[in-house]
Amino acid sequence: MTEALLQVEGLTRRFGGLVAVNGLSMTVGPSEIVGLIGPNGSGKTTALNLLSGALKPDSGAIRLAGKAIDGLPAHKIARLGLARTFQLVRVLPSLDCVENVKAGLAFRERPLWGEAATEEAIRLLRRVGLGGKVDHAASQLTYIDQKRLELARALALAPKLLLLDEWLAGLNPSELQDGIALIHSLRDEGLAIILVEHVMDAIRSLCDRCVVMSAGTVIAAGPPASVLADVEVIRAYLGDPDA
Ligand SMILES: Nc1ncnc2c1ncn2[C@@H]1O[C@H](COP(=O)(O)OP(=O)(O)OP(=O)(O)O)[C@@H](O)[C@H]1O
Repeated sequence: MTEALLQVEGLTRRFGGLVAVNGLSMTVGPSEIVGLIGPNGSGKTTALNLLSGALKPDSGAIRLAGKAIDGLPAHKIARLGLARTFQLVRVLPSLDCVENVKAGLAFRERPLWGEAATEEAIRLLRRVGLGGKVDHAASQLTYIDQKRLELARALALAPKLLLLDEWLAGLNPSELQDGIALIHSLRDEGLAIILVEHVMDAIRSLCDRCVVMSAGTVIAAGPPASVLADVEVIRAYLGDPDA
């Protein structure tokens, strides 16, 4: 059997007395989209922070393409092929779109500079639907375009695995359809994706599998149709369905 791209075993992180992530185990295969879902405060963002190196785990193991990455600093993990977007968009507001993406290209495993970086930045901006706005300042972009820009910056790292933290949140219905199509197309090009998301339509149409967390613990895992029908999952989201 080929090894999973990402293998997570028993990942645990405490904040004082609170166990925010409690023994999380999951895998992601190449070109697979895995939804990490659960009610507010269930530990999803903390899990992404542990995977990307923004936080260190108290215990557990993380392997990316066979290499142990738990405990490595975020920039090293990024260079090994793991990129992410943030719940609150992070772009460099005073720089234009090309410069924003070039800043990402300088940090990848094989950095690009000068003309080659400009060309690659423009290609990535076209890829995310910003081809007509390459010289716009990030601060002038609409909300969805800032999200597109942040995605282009993540893609600039040439990742194998992309973590999207509520990337589809706050989009109107037509923007949502565009966003879903864009994520689909990234997967079709070979990218594996972990999607932390509350938009159920997106989860149903994008995810091959879902891992459901509640209060730091995995309570269900499997294809979206079956986990979203699971009584324990419905109870975690809505309270007791018999109540
Ligand atoms: N830096 C921190 N210090 C203390 N507690 C924290 C910290 N970060 C997260 N927590 C707590 O850990 C728990 C999990 O939070 P987390 O943000 O991971 O949940 P989430 O599932 O991403 O929620 P949401 O869907 O609202 O973003 C929450 O109880 C939260 O208050």
